[in-house]
Amino acid sequence: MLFHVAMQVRLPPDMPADRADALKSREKAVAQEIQRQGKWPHLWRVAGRYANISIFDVADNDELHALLSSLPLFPYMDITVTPLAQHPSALPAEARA
Ligand SMILES: O=C(O)CC1=CCC(=O)O1
Repeated sequence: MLFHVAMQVRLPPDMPADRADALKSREKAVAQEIQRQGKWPHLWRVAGRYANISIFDVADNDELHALLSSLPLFPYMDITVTPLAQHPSALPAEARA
């Protein structure tokens, strides 16, 4: 199942810089491991915001929740999940230029 996931990061302004840097470093390692597993095929920065737009490819809602809640920044993110379904006009990837 594919999910569109929007994450807005909201670190407390008074969080010490070394704590924030450690969280971001752990976040990167966990995110890259999930990408290596093929479960996070798109991760894009939203220009001008400390936010990302992602596509997850997972078995079900429970797996998505487990992955999102495993992220070190999870307590500091507002996350909006949109389940994706097939669009009847969408060409298969191999039919596109
Ligand atoms: O910086 C972000 O958008 C939060 C984040 C999610 C995965 C990652 O590596 O950083």
